[in-house]
Amino acid sequence: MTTKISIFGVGLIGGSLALCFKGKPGITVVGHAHRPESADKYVSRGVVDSATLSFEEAALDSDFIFLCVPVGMLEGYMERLSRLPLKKGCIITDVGSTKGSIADCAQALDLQDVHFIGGHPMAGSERSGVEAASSLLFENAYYVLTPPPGVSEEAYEALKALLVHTKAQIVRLDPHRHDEIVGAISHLPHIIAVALVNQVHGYDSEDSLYSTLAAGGFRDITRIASSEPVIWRDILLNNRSVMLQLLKDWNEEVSEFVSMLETGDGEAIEKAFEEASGFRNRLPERRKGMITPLFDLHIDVPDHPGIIGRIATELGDQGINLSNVQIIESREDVPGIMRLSFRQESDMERAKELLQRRDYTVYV
Ligand SMILES: NC(=O)c1ccc[n+]([C@@H]2O[C@H](COP(=O)([O-])OP(=O)(O)OC[C@H]3O[C@@H](n4cnc5c(N)ncnc54)[C@H](O)[C@@H]3O)[C@@H](O)[C@H]2O)c1
Ligand SMILES: O=C(O)C(=O)C[C@]1(C(=O)O)C=C[C@@H](O)C=C1
Repeated sequence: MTTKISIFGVGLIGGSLALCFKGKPGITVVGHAHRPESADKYVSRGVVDSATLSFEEAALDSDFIFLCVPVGMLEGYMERLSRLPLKKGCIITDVGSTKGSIADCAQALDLQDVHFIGGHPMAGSERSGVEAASSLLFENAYYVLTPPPGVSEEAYEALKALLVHTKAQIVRLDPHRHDEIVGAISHLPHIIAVALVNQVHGYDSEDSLYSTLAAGGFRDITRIASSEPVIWRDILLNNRSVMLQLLKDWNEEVSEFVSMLETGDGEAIEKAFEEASGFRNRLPERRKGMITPLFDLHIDVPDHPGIIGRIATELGDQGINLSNVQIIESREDVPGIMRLSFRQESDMERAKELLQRRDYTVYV
């Protein structure tokens, strides 16, 4: 029996999901397009098995429906689906960057014999469209699912089982809590990046010296300012109340810097940087397939100076490329744990063998 997966909106996220599912045993992926040239493109690029312009044809007989259109269109799609005779047991999910309003909408529609479980893969890019899709996009990323209260656990487990193909890690969350958290760690940074770029653009004079000299700092913090405007218009308007509170808090952060500078309070400036780097350095390592594929080894190491240098030299002598080294735990009375990260799995395997031969205790 074939599992039919329908993707509405085969862009960056929908296309990446399609690539994760297509070609897997017993799965057929259908893309819904709203323009004939898009339908041809999805098929010719090999992203879907077939594409259709018909909403009904895409939805009927589907086992899983993924809504991957801009957030502002999700509720309309849900209402349209709720009026169709969908396959009994069909699981509808979405990938929208906000989760509260679509969850409320699905709840109000009181769907019969089909299930809605909101979703949001915490991976993406400033690029958009099917051209930017990649089967590696979600690898090692978190993928939030926001099942409604009373959801069929069987349906939830079925969706989780399907999402194994994305190689993402599933996190279950309340939809409104999701919007508060993601507002702070994703939506606010996008506003700040755009405001900063527009501020600097305003200063850029005829000789373009501001843009010419813009180096690592400006580029690092502003990559996401190039994100798709319609996608972000919808996200920010949809998460409006959360964003307004976050921007008030942001204004307070900015005001604190204003007063530190007005009073020449160097100590407070240092403290602000120290606090920030402390929190940032403790962020869990991201092991994202498309951008930074990392394979980690952990080893117990005795706590004495020079250990990092010695291990790095041993690996280097064998031509093993090490990407990152970190001491996770180091106290006088217990051995430390060292994390070694590699870009190539083969490098990790060779390092494991070498270190085991040197009697280190190694964990993958
Ligand atoms: N970009 C990211 O980093 C990211 C990450 C996670 C989730 N999301 C969410 O994923 C969803 C899709 O975003 P994306 O980044 O893939 O965008 P995208 O622009 O790459 O893809 C959007 C898709 O929606 C379709 N679409 C746009 N307007 C349409 C219309 N009027 N009628 C029918 N179809 C239309 C497009 O054809 C395209 O297939 C959004 O809800 C977004 O919030 C985005
Ligand atoms: O990496 C990026 O470019 C992203 O913007 C990805 C990002 C994020 O803010 O982290 C953007 C929107 C999402 O809904 C999830 C992830």
